[in-house]
Amino acid sequence: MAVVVATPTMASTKANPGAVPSRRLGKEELTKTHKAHLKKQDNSPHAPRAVKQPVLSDAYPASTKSIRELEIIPLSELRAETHHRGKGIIVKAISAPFVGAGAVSIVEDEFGNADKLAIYNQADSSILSGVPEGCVVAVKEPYYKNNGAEDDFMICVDHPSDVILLRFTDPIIPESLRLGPLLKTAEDWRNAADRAFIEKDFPTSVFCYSEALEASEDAAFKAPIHTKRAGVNLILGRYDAAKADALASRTGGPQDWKAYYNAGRAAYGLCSYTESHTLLTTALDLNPTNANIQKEHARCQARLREEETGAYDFPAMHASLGPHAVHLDRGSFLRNTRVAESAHHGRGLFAARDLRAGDVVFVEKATLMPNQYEPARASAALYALMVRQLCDNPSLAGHVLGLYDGGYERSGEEGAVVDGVAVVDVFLVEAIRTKNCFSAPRSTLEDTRPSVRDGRQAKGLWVHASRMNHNCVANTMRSFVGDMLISRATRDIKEGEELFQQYVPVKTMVDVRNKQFKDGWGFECACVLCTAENRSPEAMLAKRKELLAAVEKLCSKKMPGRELIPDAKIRSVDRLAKQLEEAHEKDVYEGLPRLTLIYPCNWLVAAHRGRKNHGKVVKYALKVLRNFGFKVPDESEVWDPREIYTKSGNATLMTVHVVATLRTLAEAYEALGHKEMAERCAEAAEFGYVLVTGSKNDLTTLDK
Ligand SMILES: C[S@@+](CC[C@H](N)C(=O)[O-])C[C@H]1O[C@@H](n2cnc3c(N)ncnc32)[C@H](O)[C@@H]1O
Repeated sequence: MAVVVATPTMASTKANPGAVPSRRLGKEELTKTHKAHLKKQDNSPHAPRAVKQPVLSDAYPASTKSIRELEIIPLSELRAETHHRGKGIIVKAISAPFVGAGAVSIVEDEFGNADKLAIYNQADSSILSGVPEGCVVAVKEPYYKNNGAEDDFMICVDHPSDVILLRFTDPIIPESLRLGPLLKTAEDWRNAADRAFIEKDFPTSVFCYSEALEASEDAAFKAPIHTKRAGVNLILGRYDAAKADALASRTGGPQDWKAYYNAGRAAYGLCSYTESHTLLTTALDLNPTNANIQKEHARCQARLREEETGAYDFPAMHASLGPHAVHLDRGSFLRNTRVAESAHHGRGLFAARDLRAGDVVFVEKATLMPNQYEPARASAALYALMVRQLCDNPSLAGHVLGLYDGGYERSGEEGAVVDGVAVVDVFLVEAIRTKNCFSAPRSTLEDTRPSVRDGRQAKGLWVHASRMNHNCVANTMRSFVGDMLISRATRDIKEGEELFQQYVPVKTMVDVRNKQFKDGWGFECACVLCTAENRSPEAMLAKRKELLAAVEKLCSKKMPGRELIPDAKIRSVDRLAKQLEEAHEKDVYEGLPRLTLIYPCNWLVAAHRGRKNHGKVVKYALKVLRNFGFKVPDESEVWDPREIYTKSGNATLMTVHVVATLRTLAEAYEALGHKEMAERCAEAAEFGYVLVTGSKNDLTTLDK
């Protein structure tokens, strides 16, 4: 589904909040305008579907009551800009839906009052994503919103669980709205469902199969309908329902292999591979020669092996990526880690065994990640997917709703099933999204190519990785292959140590980066680097800012290429770099990164490289490594660059620039005739590239 972001409509100033409007549009006017809108509707199946992303400051809770507990009121009693707590409405759609950011229908109550009903955040898999004319719905605790003009109002439903499609025979439907069942017999309903299936109208097919099941008491009639509904639910990705249907279709006979097979596929869709394996094994016992079961069974075993061993064929994973292939069929390897209370905040992730620098910490398949890499659409697409999955697969709620929500006030009923649907609070979903999602390039490896740094990133949710707290000098590093997140240790880690990641590449200045953390995640970082830098007086910070700005101005914020940089300019930058170095107090920065010095030193490396001054390249490249927090010797000492990951202490900052610097060092040592040093640096660069990209890859990618 293509997604565009809709701007939330603003509350009007014209309505008298809390009052029953003195004038509102009548049925005829509403219907006429609606018909005009319907004519303009883009009905092409690939028309981009807008998403109304919630604004957290407008948050209100989802209804947790059953419609049967609420006082049913007529439309004429709705009050402007009011959440009608304790109340509900029951209305019939008297128009086709206009589908935009939501689905708007003209509805009528039992007294003949008409109004507009806008339903947002329904998944395409739900019949409520466009209520068919004639259907009767209940809206729980509705909000009545003014649309700008004095007499223009709309019932606005943000939480998907606040609206319920009522079965035609539901006794709660008032007499005058009741048509009686449109189709009389269970067979009629089944036939209608079959027809809807053939027309690929899967939500309607599920609805009609459900009516057929309700209309029959005959187990022999019902079993194949459960099988059919399981099949449709599998297509819709409603795996919880598909599994329940598949298991309900069992008759106790040898044909039950199909029930276990479908249930196994549904469990696979939920990434519950152990359960899927058990179900598929039963299917295979009942039908050992069936090739489809054998194939699914083998696939499931492969996932379990990945979960168990963490052995992945990374080159094959990279090779399988394509514009429409970003969701990789792989299991998650999480056993090196465990979730526990953190001294920093809430829960965190901890090492479950000793890890060496470079080891895989964990590999996690995205819980949810849309294939949407357009920056302007990525957030809305993830939000929409989260809502859809929580509605369609309530068993996911346990994982997703357990995540940190930034202090959102919960009712405690989110995820509970009321009136047959899971309570989904869209503001809570958005709060969780903002605090826990990651940006992911389609491939971090590809992203290290200078030629393809285009900023295209999807947003996704990896619930295990989300448990990790932030640290500017983190001991792990993440990378992506499609929707797989690979976390590797940047240094040796002891069992029981808390694992940290950088939430975003850290900004150079301590105050700037902490403002970013505060605004985005509501915390101030207390890592060794931030703690130390916060001890440095403000005047020194100001001095460092001033000097860095002077270097950036002198160099126009660019890096030298292969061109010859004039001596005078190099001397000027060198002078400023020295002053900047002096502006880093020894007692503050001992053993810590000096982020302000990285740009000037990198610039000097490039400038001297252009002049083929290899000795100077070595000198400044060592400084770059030092400024990333790595332990490097004085120029003259013999050292082993391969040990920088294991012997540099606990405050190193790993990035692709470290890899690039090690390569440049290797090249300079080679030119100076220091073969062994060149080899060691090249090896250290290769090792670093594994941390950065997640797997062993050819370093020449960095040149392309
Ligand atoms: C994705 S959650 C991390 C897991 C979280 N600790 C939990 O209990 O689920 C992100 C939130 O953790 C907190 N957090 C992360 N790193 C932190 C740190 N270094 N210091 C304090 N709070 C931190 C912030 O409140 C942030 O919004």
